[in-house]
Amino acid sequence: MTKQETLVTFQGVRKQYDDFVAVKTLDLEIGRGEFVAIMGPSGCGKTTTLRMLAGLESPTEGTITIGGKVMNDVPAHERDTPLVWQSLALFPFLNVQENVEFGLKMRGVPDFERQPRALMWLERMGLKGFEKRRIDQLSGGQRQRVALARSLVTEPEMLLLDEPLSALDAHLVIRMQGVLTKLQKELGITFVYVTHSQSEAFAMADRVVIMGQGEVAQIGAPRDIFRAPRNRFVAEFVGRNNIFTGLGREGRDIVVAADRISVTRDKPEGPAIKAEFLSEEFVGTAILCYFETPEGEELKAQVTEEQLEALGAEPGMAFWLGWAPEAAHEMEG
Ligand SMILES: Nc1ncnc2c1ncn2[C@@H]1O[C@H](COP(=O)(O)OP(=O)(O)OP(=O)(O)O)[C@@H](O)[C@H]1O
Repeated sequence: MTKQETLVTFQGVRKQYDDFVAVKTLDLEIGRGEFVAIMGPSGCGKTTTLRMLAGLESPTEGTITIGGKVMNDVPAHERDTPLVWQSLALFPFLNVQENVEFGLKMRGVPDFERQPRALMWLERMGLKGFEKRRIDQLSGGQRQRVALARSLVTEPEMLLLDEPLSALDAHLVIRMQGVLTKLQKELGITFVYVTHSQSEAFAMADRVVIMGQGEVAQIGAPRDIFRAPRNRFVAEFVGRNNIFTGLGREGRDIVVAADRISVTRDKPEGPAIKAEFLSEEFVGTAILCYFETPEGEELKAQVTEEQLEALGAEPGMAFWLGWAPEAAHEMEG
């Protein structure tokens, strides 16, 4: 990645609600124009982090800066950081166009300027012809695009998104992912995107922040996190990884991605483990096969349809699961 100008910094940020610590210590820099996804299991502090960035919560300790300015106590309405979230919060008593114009109206943009800007954004979001519709006459995907148009019409330098696609059907999610990534690249706006979905984060973001229980577990490009998870928590959360306890140097745990595992009837050269075939699952064009070691550990290998056919795998059959030493990544903890 080319060196970017820093837009946001979290320095030693902690958020406590009474005696409950929602975010322990957060150190994070976000570059201008970057698409960062914050991902982690329910309750790990993702939304709290985003709300602090939006000015809806202030940190208990530490400093948040945007564009070099300390923002800790700057309220949401004095920030240029609109938040789009799952429940959308479109106004049911306003039509589509009025919803999009709302943010401009609040900023005192005159009527004659508001209208063309709102129409331009509605067109850009593929909503031309829907201007006068009521919100309850729109589909979920259309509402989501109205919400985006409403946030983008003020041309913010950063957009915060909290699980914006979680209420949509699976096929719409994929389409909206495309809309969002394209938009983000075209506009060059910084996106900070909170999700619990690994596929969403990895498909869209330049960098992913994985949080676990109020702390950052790992920050990196999707590919790096997938291939080189720092610890067991990340490896398990990211999925399609095999964790081999104690097989690394000095008894460290190693991780090998499912698509780096070879499945054979005969023992291969190099590291391998014997396991019983359990079941298979189609994942797009590949097949994910599940195995179990005699110790009861579940292992996964990704194969092609042809490979699976050639193996003739039936539940209960034993196979060798092997990997090239360079496919193994040693974890820290
Ligand atoms: N206002 C509050 N008062 C007390 N505790 C809170 C408050 N807001 C959040 N929490 C707690 O802080 C923790 C982190 O919450 P947060 O909403 O940031 O999690 P999350 O990672 O976004 O989870 P989810 O994916 O379920 O939305 C949770 O345990 C939550 O119960």
